[in-house]
Amino acid sequence: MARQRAGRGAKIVQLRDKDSSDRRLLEKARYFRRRTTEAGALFLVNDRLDIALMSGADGLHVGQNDLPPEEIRRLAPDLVIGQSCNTEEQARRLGQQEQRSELVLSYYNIGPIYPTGTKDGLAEFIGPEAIEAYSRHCSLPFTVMGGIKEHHVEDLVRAGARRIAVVTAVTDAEDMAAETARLISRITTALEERDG
Ligand SMILES: Cc1ncc(COP(=O)(O)OP(=O)(O)O)c(N)n1
Ligand SMILES: Cc1ncsc1CCOP(=O)(O)O
Ligand SMILES: [Mg+2]
Repeated sequence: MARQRAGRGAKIVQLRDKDSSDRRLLEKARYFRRRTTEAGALFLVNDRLDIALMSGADGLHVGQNDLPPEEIRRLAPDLVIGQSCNTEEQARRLGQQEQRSELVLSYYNIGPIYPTGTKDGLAEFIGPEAIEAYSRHCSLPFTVMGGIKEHHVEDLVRAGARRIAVVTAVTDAEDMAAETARLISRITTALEERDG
């Protein structure tokens, strides 16, 4: 039950599952689609365009070594597409594409902000200072991710974040729904204090 309510209140829910069979992943995606529709949340799939399209997801998140956003956009003109930026150079490239009106993304992610055990092979964590440095290159909305826990929220918001993405902070919590609610409340308060 707690698992089923885990993301309640979140505005965006992403299905990130590297282990399930394709058939099982599609079942999960359709379940997430139903639940996010009921909750009024946006539903994104990680990595898999086929699963995003078959499940009717709102969007797809891809990393630098995943499917190219331009090709995804060609096949899916209305899909929300997000891409990870792990270096400032990657953010700079998005800015250049934006200036040439060639940017097909809907948002990008800046991270990993702090050390994370969720993904191997990522470069060194980049710290909250990177938020200002990276985001000045590209005016699209962005998320921040990587090792983020509840007590980081104020620092991240002060550093310029509005949208905070977490994995372990919620999945490791004893009560995932309560932790989601705590995070959302802390983000909302920090944004109100920053933006009035
Ligand atoms: C919102 C968000 N930001 C970053 C990622 C990471 O994507 P990627 O770099 O492709 O790594 P994997 O998640 O595929 O391991 C994400 N999934 N979501
Ligand atoms: C996949 C990925 N990409 C950048 S950070 C990250 C993992 C975030 O997970 P957690 O919130 O558990 O550190
Ligand atoms: Mg990926």
